[in-house]
Amino acid sequence: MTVIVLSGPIGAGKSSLTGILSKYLGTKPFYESVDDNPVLPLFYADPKKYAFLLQVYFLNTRFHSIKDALTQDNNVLDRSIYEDALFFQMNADIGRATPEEVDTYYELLHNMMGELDRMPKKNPDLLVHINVSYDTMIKRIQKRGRPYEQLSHDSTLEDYYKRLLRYYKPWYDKYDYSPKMEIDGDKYDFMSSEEDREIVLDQIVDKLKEVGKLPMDWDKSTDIQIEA
Ligand SMILES: Nc1ncnc2c1ncn2[C@@H]1O[C@H](COP(=O)(O)OP(=O)(O)OP(=O)(O)O)[C@@H](O)[C@H]1O
Ligand SMILES: Nc1nc(=O)c2ncn([C@H]3C[C@H](O)[C@@H](CO)O3)c2[nH]1
Repeated sequence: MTVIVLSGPIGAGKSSLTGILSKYLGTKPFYESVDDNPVLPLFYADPKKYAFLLQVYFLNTRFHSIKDALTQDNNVLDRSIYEDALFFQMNADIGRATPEEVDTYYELLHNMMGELDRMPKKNPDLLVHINVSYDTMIKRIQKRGRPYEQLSHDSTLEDYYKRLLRYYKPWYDKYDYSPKMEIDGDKYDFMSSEEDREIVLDQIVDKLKEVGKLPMDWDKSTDIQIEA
């Protein structure tokens, strides 16, 4: 079984690359609950009131996905559980959670991580992190067009998004649950450019070979068989 998780800020391209990668590798994609998430619009309308609820909602749905993913042979998840604390910490730091909510959240997270430890596969085999600049992030958020994420909807989002990018750098540097790699999301348009898509897929395949999850002689013409 091989588990690949994507990470990166809002609009970095995680869901898009999850789709591309899982199709390429012939594995199952697992997506974060967004369009069917009833708490997300509430959070963007009143972050202070809903930050804790949203966090618990995401943790719960993410946990479901991970459990589902572990029943499949190979899979790609569009966001890692390890980013959940990053979001909550940032929201707590800007006063959107009470100390009691912070304590409760971390206890719950710790408890759930303990459950993961008992699962057949504790950690992913590879984390693929998509780096984007603020400008790219905003362009992609606009392109995707969820109303509540737009700067025109709420000008304080500029600060929120810039802050999020600042939290991601140390988070990625510290991440050590699995091998990891970075994709340059500013440089490669893996959505519209076939050439860019191939470069990015090659980078991921090379890393999977390096960490022993694909045979060294594997190439595109071979049937895709991720090694157990
Ligand atoms: N490398 C890229 N080049 C050009 N457009 C991209 C790229 N990656 C993503 N996009 C576009 O940017 C938008 C956001 O992408 P996507 O939904 O995959 O981001 P995400 O990281 O999953 O976001 P979120 O964290 O909000 O779920 C989409 O419209 C997608 O088509
Ligand atoms: N507050 C908060 N905590 C999370 O754990 C979290 N995970 C994702 N999101 C938001 C970002 C995008 O708008 C949208 C899709 O990623 O959901 C989060 N927001």
